[in-house]
Amino acid sequence: MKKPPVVSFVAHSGTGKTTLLEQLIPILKARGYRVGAIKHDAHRFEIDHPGKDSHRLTVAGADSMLICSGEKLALVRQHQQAPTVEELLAICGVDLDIILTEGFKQSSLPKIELHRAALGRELICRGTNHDPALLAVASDVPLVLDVPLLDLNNPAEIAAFIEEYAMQNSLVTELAKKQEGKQPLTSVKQAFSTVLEHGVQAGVCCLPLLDALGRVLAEDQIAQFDIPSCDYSAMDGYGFCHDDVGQGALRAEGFLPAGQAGQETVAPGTAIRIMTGAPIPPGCDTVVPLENLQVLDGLLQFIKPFSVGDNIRRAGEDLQQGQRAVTAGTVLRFQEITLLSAMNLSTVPVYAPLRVAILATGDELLEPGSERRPGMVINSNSNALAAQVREAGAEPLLMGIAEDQPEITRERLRACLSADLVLVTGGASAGDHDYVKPALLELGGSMLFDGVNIKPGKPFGMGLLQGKPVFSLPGNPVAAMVIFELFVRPMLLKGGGRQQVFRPSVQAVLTEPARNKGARPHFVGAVLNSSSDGWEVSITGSQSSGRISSLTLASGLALLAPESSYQPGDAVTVLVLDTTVGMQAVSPWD
Ligand SMILES: Nc1nc2c(c(=O)[nH]1)N[C@H]1C(S)=C(S)[C@@H](COP(=O)(O)OP(=O)(O)OC[C@H]3O[C@@H](n4cnc5c(N)ncnc54)[C@H](O)[C@@H]3O)O[C@H]1N2
Ligand code: MOO
Repeated sequence: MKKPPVVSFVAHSGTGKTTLLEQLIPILKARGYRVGAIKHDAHRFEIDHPGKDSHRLTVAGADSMLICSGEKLALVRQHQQAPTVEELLAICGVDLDIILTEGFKQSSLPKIELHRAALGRELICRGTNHDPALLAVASDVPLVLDVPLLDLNNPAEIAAFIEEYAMQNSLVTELAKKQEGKQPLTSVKQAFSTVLEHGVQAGVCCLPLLDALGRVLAEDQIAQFDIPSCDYSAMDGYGFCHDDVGQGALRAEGFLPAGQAGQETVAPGTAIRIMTGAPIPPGCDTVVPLENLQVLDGLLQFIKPFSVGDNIRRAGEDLQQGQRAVTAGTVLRFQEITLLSAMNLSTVPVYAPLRVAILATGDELLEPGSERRPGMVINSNSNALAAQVREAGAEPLLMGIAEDQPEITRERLRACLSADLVLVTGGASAGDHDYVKPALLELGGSMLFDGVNIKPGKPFGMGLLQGKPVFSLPGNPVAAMVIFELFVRPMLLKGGGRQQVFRPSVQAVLTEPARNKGARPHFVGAVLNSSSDGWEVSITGSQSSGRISSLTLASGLALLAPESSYQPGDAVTVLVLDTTVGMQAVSPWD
């Protein structure tokens, strides 16, 4: 049966819970929702009035008395022990879109706490206590909180918050159906475009030029002046006007070193001794190097022929004023650092690295370097993902290991929200301890997709929590790394300002038979080799998604189509992980 989302209103008495609920219910009803209400009463209440037939049946000792008309029904059930919240929800929650409850402070129900400053009381769910199920606080004064703050006197705003929460949480039911195998898996293409659509954009910071090496330029850099800024001599030699040659020997007169702007004109019939890098003075249009002439009795004698304009480097031959020197999105290499320096810049705007929280989940996990214990598994995923994050130019924040408990998972997930986006591994599938996606929903987040038609990594899901992307990656190490490569990496590169977000891919010919019996596209670890006929590829042995070596040995990921058999010589697409593959590092001097 469909379980409607529940929001419980908690507050100290006198805050006005019932009055607010009275205002919220008609607003939600007007928006077309079927609304349930459950009130917790700490005292004895009476609802069945003496004299009525129903009361006579109750007094006669009926354990349950249900009265029903064409419009409504009422159940009066006697009990020794109060039912649990879950039982109450099950009784109330038939055919409803949302249930609002009043009270149940101690329960794990998602809550909105009401706070009225005039009562002078502390919050119930924050301060001394920290209730992880708190969704928001509605108050009549500003408060600094880790959850949204709503206006206690604005029922429309509170209703809108509940509506959003209810819409997101109808996914709980979809999640359950999916786990029963009733929902189709999201296609790789659809999942990819959802990931890119919800990616986060990095901020911009200014860094000293050298620190910007390897970072992504955030704004086009335009030359503010010509480089070089004037014509200058490319040789140590003599400069003169070419038209004067042949009118009698040129007389050596004057000296112009680099670093001095030539103010004086080179007089007709004379040549100035000029050094490499010195600006060409007026009256000079040609430079002949020292070794190509002789100076005898102060007169020049040329040894080799020359042409007008020889050995003069022109203003703006590198960059002209107004020209775009480096484009935004460029990863700065030493070449760009050099050009930007020549442009007289000392700092440049680059994208600040996106901060990526990485949380591993699982009772069986131990951090690398721990004393080993039977049945325990070393947490390799956190470092794997951190390395991949760093390689994508972002900053990993290692958030440790969360034990398999719903409250702990929620709490640790919430702590991850200090980052720009969150990667969680493990607990993504259908197991009894798979709490990640439910935790996201219980914290008020929403799932964008859950389960992708891909191998490895079928349980991969993505959600939003407080507007931040949360990736639920499978626990199997290979699945986690492959999903990062295919989905998270391009998103990080795009958010980090890169123009190219994909790995290169090649068509390669298989050197061995291969098969994908399953119905999902399978990405397998592949070894690429270049041959005279093009690329060849073999597969890195067993592709169990727990076998890390299948990727350690790989220089690429080959795609095997669903339900396909391949023979040696058949071509497959291979994503190139190691871009040096097929290149030979040899001495250029041999
Ligand atoms: N009944 C079903 N069972 C499973 C399904 C399914 O559809 N129905 N999917 C399988 C697939 S595919 C995968 S992948 C895994 C993913 O499961 P979880 O994401 O819930 O991961 P866990 O169960 O927590 O762990 C799986 C495996 O990986 C090891 N692990 C977990 N975290 C780490 C880590 N940080 N470092 C190293 N190794 C880790 C863990 O010990 C398990 O061996 O589910 C299948 N099951
Ligand atoms: O596809 Mo799972 O991702 O088998 O390991």
